[in-house]
Amino acid sequence: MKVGSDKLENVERALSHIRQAVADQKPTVVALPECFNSPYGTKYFAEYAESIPGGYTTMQLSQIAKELNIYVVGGTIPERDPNDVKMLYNTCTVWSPCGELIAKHRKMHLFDIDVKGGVRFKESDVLTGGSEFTTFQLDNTFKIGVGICYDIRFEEMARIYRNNGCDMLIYPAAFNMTTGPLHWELLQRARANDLQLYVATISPARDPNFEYVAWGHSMVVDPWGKVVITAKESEEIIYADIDMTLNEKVRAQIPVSKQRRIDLYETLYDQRY
Ligand SMILES: NC(=O)CCC(=O)C(=O)O
Repeated sequence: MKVGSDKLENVERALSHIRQAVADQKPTVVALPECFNSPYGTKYFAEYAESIPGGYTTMQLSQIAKELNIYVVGGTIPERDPNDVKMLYNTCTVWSPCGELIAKHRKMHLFDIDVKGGVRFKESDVLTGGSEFTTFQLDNTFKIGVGICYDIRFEEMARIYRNNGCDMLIYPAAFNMTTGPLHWELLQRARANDLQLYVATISPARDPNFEYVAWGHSMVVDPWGKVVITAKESEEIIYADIDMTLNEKVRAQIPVSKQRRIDLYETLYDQRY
Protein backbone atom coordinates (compact mmCIF):
# COMPACT_ATOMS: atom_id res chain seq x y z
CA MET A 1 0.00 0.00 0.00
CA LYS A 2 1.25 3.48 -0.86
CA VAL A 3 1.63 5.61 2.25
CA GLY A 4 2.00 9.39 2.05
CA SER A 5 2.10 12.25 4.50
CA ASP A 6 -1.66 12.94 4.61
CA LYS A 7 -3.13 10.78 7.37
CA LEU A 8 -6.75 11.00 6.20
CA GLU A 9 -5.73 10.03 2.66
CA ASN A 10 -3.72 7.08 3.99
CA VAL A 11 -6.65 5.79 6.00
CA GLU A 12 -9.05 6.34 3.07
CA ARG A 13 -6.68 4.42 0.78
CA ALA A 14 -6.49 1.52 3.24
CA LEU A 15 -10.29 1.37 3.48
CA SER A 16 -10.65 1.47 -0.27
CA HIS A 17 -8.15 -1.40 -0.69
CA ILE A 18 -10.00 -3.43 1.92
CA ARG A 19 -13.27 -2.88 0.00
CA GLN A 20 -11.52 -3.86 -3.21
CA ALA A 21 -10.14 -7.06 -1.69
CA VAL A 22 -13.54 -8.06 -0.36
CA ALA A 23 -15.23 -7.32 -3.68
CA ASP A 24 -12.60 -9.35 -5.58
CA GLN A 25 -12.12 -12.43 -3.39
CA LYS A 26 -14.34 -12.32 -0.26
CA PRO A 27 -11.40 -13.03 2.08
CA THR A 28 -11.81 -14.09 5.71
CA VAL A 29 -8.89 -11.92 6.83
CA VAL A 30 -7.44 -8.74 5.34
CA ALA A 31 -4.12 -7.36 6.58
CA LEU A 32 -2.49 -3.93 6.20
CA PRO A 33 1.18 -2.84 6.37
CA GLU A 34 3.31 -1.41 9.14
CA CYS A 35 2.80 2.31 9.71
CA PHE A 36 -0.03 2.71 7.20
CA ASN A 37 -1.45 6.00 8.48
CA SER A 38 1.89 7.81 8.78
CA PRO A 39 5.22 7.99 6.99
CA TYR A 40 7.71 5.64 8.66
CA GLY A 41 10.16 7.86 10.52
CA THR A 42 10.81 8.81 14.11
CA LYS A 43 10.08 12.48 13.42
CA TYR A 44 6.51 11.62 12.37
CA PHE A 45 5.35 9.23 15.09
CA ALA A 46 4.29 11.78 17.74
CA GLU A 47 2.31 13.86 15.24
CA TYR A 48 0.42 10.87 13.79
CA ALA A 49 -0.09 8.96 17.04
CA GLU A 50 -3.57 8.12 18.32
CA SER A 51 -4.98 6.35 21.32
CA ILE A 52 -6.23 2.82 20.87
CA PRO A 53 -9.09 2.23 20.88
CA GLY A 54 -10.89 5.52 20.34
CA GLY A 55 -8.56 7.21 17.85
CA TYR A 56 -9.72 8.05 14.33
CA THR A 57 -7.77 5.36 12.46
CA THR A 58 -8.76 2.41 14.61
CA MET A 59 -12.41 3.55 14.69
CA GLN A 60 -12.34 3.28 10.90
CA LEU A 61 -10.84 -0.21 11.09
CA SER A 62 -13.49 -1.34 13.54
CA GLN A 63 -16.28 0.00 11.33
CA ILE A 64 -15.01 -1.55 8.13
CA ALA A 65 -14.48 -4.96 9.76
CA LYS A 66 -18.10 -4.87 10.91
CA GLU A 67 -19.51 -3.50 7.68
CA LEU A 68 -17.74 -6.14 5.55
CA ASN A 69 -17.97 -8.96 8.11
CA ILE A 70 -14.23 -9.76 8.00
CA TYR A 71 -11.25 -9.97 10.30
CA VAL A 72 -8.92 -7.00 9.86
CA VAL A 73 -5.29 -7.12 10.92
CA GLY A 74 -4.88 -3.38 11.02
CA GLY A 75 -1.22 -3.02 10.06
CA THR A 76 0.35 -0.66 12.57
CA ILE A 77 -0.04 2.94 13.62
CA PRO A 78 1.86 5.03 16.14
CA GLU A 79 -0.06 4.68 19.42
CA ARG A 80 -0.16 7.24 22.23
CA ASP A 81 -0.75 5.89 25.71
CA PRO A 82 -3.70 7.92 27.08
CA ASN A 83 -2.40 7.43 30.65
CA ASP A 84 1.02 8.80 29.81
CA VAL A 85 1.00 10.94 26.66
CA LYS A 86 4.79 10.84 26.37
CA MET A 87 4.71 7.09 25.77
CA LEU A 88 4.46 6.08 22.11
CA TYR A 89 4.29 2.56 20.66
CA ASN A 90 4.23 1.00 17.20
CA THR A 91 0.99 -0.95 17.46
CA CYS A 92 -1.05 -3.47 15.49
CA THR A 93 -4.76 -3.93 16.19
CA VAL A 94 -6.91 -6.86 15.11
CA TRP A 95 -10.67 -6.50 14.59
CA SER A 96 -13.32 -9.22 14.51
CA PRO A 97 -16.16 -9.36 11.97
CA CYS A 98 -18.32 -7.73 14.70
CA GLY A 99 -15.93 -4.78 14.82
CA GLU A 100 -14.52 -5.75 18.22
CA LEU A 101 -10.88 -5.22 19.12
CA ILE A 102 -9.68 -8.80 19.66
CA ALA A 103 -5.91 -8.23 19.82
CA LYS A 104 -3.45 -5.39 20.23
CA HIS A 105 0.27 -5.94 19.72
CA ARG A 106 2.89 -3.35 20.61
CA LYS A 107 6.11 -3.94 18.68
CA MET A 108 8.29 -5.80 21.12
CA HIS A 109 11.74 -5.44 19.53
CA LEU A 110 12.45 -1.87 18.49
CA PHE A 111 14.21 -1.31 15.19
CA ASP A 112 17.57 0.14 16.21
CA ILE A 113 20.25 -0.63 13.64
CA ASP A 114 23.18 1.14 12.05
CA VAL A 115 24.53 -0.54 8.92
CA LYS A 116 27.66 1.20 7.64
CA GLY A 117 26.93 2.73 4.25
CA GLY A 118 23.31 1.58 4.53
CA VAL A 119 20.31 2.09 6.73
CA ARG A 120 20.42 3.73 10.16
CA PHE A 121 17.26 3.85 12.25
CA LYS A 122 16.56 4.21 15.95
CA GLU A 123 12.93 3.64 16.92
CA SER A 124 13.90 3.75 20.58
CA ASP A 125 14.58 7.50 20.25
CA VAL A 126 10.81 7.98 20.45
CA LEU A 127 9.08 4.63 20.91
CA THR A 128 8.74 2.24 23.82
CA GLY A 129 8.78 -1.51 23.20
CA GLY A 130 5.77 -3.63 24.10
CA SER A 131 6.15 -6.61 26.39
CA GLU A 132 3.23 -8.86 25.54
CA PHE A 133 2.83 -11.71 23.12
CA THR A 134 -0.30 -11.40 21.02
CA THR A 135 -2.43 -14.10 19.42
CA PHE A 136 -5.97 -14.34 18.12
CA GLN A 137 -8.22 -17.08 16.79
CA LEU A 138 -10.19 -17.23 13.57
CA ASP A 139 -13.58 -18.72 14.43
CA ASN A 140 -11.92 -20.88 17.09
CA THR A 141 -10.11 -22.90 14.41
CA PHE A 142 -6.90 -21.23 13.35
CA LYS A 143 -4.57 -19.44 15.76
CA ILE A 144 -2.45 -16.52 14.59
CA GLY A 145 0.52 -14.90 16.33
CA VAL A 146 1.24 -11.24 15.66
CA GLY A 147 4.65 -9.59 15.38
CA ILE A 148 5.76 -6.32 13.82
CA CYS A 149 8.62 -6.10 11.33
CA TYR A 150 11.87 -6.26 13.33
CA ASP A 151 10.13 -8.76 15.64
CA ILE A 152 10.56 -11.32 12.83
CA ARG A 153 14.32 -11.45 13.48
CA PHE A 154 13.77 -12.91 16.94
CA GLU A 155 13.29 -16.64 16.54
CA GLU A 156 12.50 -17.10 20.23
CA MET A 157 9.37 -15.00 19.83
CA ALA A 158 8.18 -17.09 16.90
CA ARG A 159 9.01 -20.31 18.78
CA ILE A 160 6.92 -19.13 21.73
CA TYR A 161 3.98 -18.54 19.39
CA ARG A 162 4.40 -22.01 17.93
CA ASN A 163 4.62 -23.54 21.40
CA ASN A 164 1.36 -21.78 22.18
CA GLY A 165 -0.33 -23.48 19.25
CA CYS A 166 -0.11 -20.84 16.51
CA ASP A 167 -0.79 -21.99 12.95
CA MET A 168 0.34 -18.79 11.30
CA LEU A 169 2.43 -15.70 12.06
CA ILE A 170 1.49 -12.31 10.61
CA TYR A 171 3.99 -9.44 10.56
CA PRO A 172 3.02 -6.00 9.26
CA ALA A 173 6.49 -4.84 8.25
CA ALA A 174 8.55 -2.25 6.40
CA PHE A 175 12.00 -3.54 5.54
CA ASN A 176 14.30 -1.22 3.62
CA MET A 177 16.64 -1.12 0.63
CA THR A 178 19.65 -2.33 2.67
CA THR A 179 18.25 -5.32 4.53
CA GLY A 180 15.28 -6.08 2.28
CA PRO A 181 17.18 -7.70 -0.60
CA LEU A 182 19.16 -9.96 1.76
CA HIS A 183 16.85 -10.77 4.62
CA TRP A 184 13.17 -10.14 3.79
CA GLU A 185 12.35 -13.44 2.11
CA LEU A 186 15.04 -15.33 4.01
CA LEU A 187 13.60 -14.52 7.43
CA GLN A 188 10.05 -15.42 6.43
CA ARG A 189 11.08 -18.72 4.93
CA ALA A 190 13.29 -19.45 7.94
CA ARG A 191 10.49 -18.84 10.44
CA ALA A 192 8.03 -20.85 8.33
CA ASN A 193 10.42 -23.76 7.82
CA ASP A 194 11.71 -23.91 11.40
CA LEU A 195 8.27 -23.80 12.93
CA GLN A 196 6.30 -25.46 10.13
CA LEU A 197 3.58 -22.88 9.92
CA TYR A 198 2.38 -20.13 7.58
CA VAL A 199 4.04 -16.71 7.65
CA ALA A 200 2.65 -13.54 6.08
CA THR A 201 4.18 -10.08 5.84
CA ILE A 202 2.55 -6.88 4.66
CA SER A 203 4.67 -3.93 3.56
CA PRO A 204 4.08 -0.38 2.43
CA ALA A 205 4.82 0.09 -1.27
CA ARG A 206 8.25 1.43 -2.20
CA ASP A 207 8.42 5.20 -2.60
CA PRO A 208 11.91 6.46 -3.55
CA ASN A 209 10.91 10.01 -2.57
CA PHE A 210 10.67 9.22 1.15
CA GLU A 211 13.66 9.28 3.51
CA TYR A 212 12.93 5.69 4.52
CA VAL A 213 12.44 3.68 1.34
CA ALA A 214 10.44 0.51 2.02
CA TRP A 215 11.44 -2.71 0.28
CA GLY A 216 7.82 -3.69 -0.48
CA HIS A 217 7.17 -7.28 -1.64
CA SER A 218 4.44 -8.36 0.79
CA MET A 219 4.52 -12.14 0.94
CA VAL A 220 2.91 -15.36 2.12
CA VAL A 221 5.07 -18.42 2.85
CA ASP A 222 3.68 -21.89 3.57
CA PRO A 223 4.88 -24.42 6.19
CA TRP A 224 7.17 -26.08 3.64
CA GLY A 225 9.03 -22.76 3.49
CA LYS A 226 7.70 -22.17 -0.02
CA VAL A 227 6.71 -18.69 -1.16
CA VAL A 228 2.99 -18.93 -1.99
CA ILE A 229 2.73 -15.42 -3.39
CA THR A 230 4.68 -12.19 -3.37
CA ALA A 231 3.82 -8.64 -4.33
CA LYS A 232 5.98 -6.38 -6.43
CA GLU A 233 7.64 -3.39 -4.78
CA SER A 234 4.79 -1.14 -5.97
CA GLU A 235 1.25 -1.04 -4.65
CA GLU A 236 -0.62 -4.31 -5.06
CA ILE A 237 -3.19 -6.44 -3.26
CA ILE A 238 -2.16 -10.09 -2.98
CA TYR A 239 -4.37 -13.02 -2.04
CA ALA A 240 -3.50 -16.44 -0.65
CA ASP A 241 -5.62 -19.48 0.15
CA ILE A 242 -4.47 -20.99 3.43
CA ASP A 243 -4.72 -24.77 3.63
CA MET A 244 -5.50 -25.33 7.27
CA THR A 245 -4.43 -28.99 7.06
CA LEU A 246 -0.97 -28.33 5.62
CA ASN A 247 0.86 -27.55 8.88
CA GLU A 248 -0.02 -30.97 10.29
CA LYS A 249 0.90 -32.73 7.03
CA VAL A 250 4.35 -31.11 6.99
CA ARG A 251 4.88 -31.76 10.70
CA ALA A 252 3.98 -35.45 10.26
CA GLN A 253 6.40 -35.95 7.35
CA ILE A 254 9.35 -34.00 8.79
CA PRO A 255 8.78 -34.35 12.54
CA VAL A 256 11.56 -32.00 13.69
CA SER A 257 9.46 -30.60 16.49
CA LYS A 258 9.29 -33.99 18.15
CA GLN A 259 12.98 -34.68 17.43
CA ARG A 260 14.43 -31.59 19.06
CA ARG A 261 17.04 -32.53 21.68
CA ILE A 262 15.80 -30.05 24.20
CA ASP A 263 17.51 -32.14 26.86
CA LEU A 264 20.79 -30.87 25.35
CA TYR A 265 19.95 -27.31 24.43
CA GLU A 266 19.63 -25.92 27.95
CA THR A 267 16.76 -23.99 26.53
CA LEU A 268 14.32 -22.04 28.59
CA TYR A 269 11.63 -22.68 26.02
CA ASP A 270 8.49 -24.55 26.80
CA GLN A 271 9.42 -28.17 26.12
CA ARG A 272 6.05 -29.39 24.91
CA TYR A 273 7.12 -29.50 21.24
N1 LIG B 1 10.36 -1.40 10.52
C1 LIG B 1 11.26 -2.28 10.88
O1 LIG B 1 11.25 -2.82 11.96
C2 LIG B 1 12.31 -2.57 9.85
C3 LIG B 1 13.08 -3.84 10.12
C4 LIG B 1 14.14 -4.07 9.10
O2 LIG B 1 14.19 -3.43 8.08
C5 LIG B 1 15.12 -5.12 9.37
O3 LIG B 1 16.06 -5.22 8.59
O4 LIG B 1 14.98 -5.85 10.36
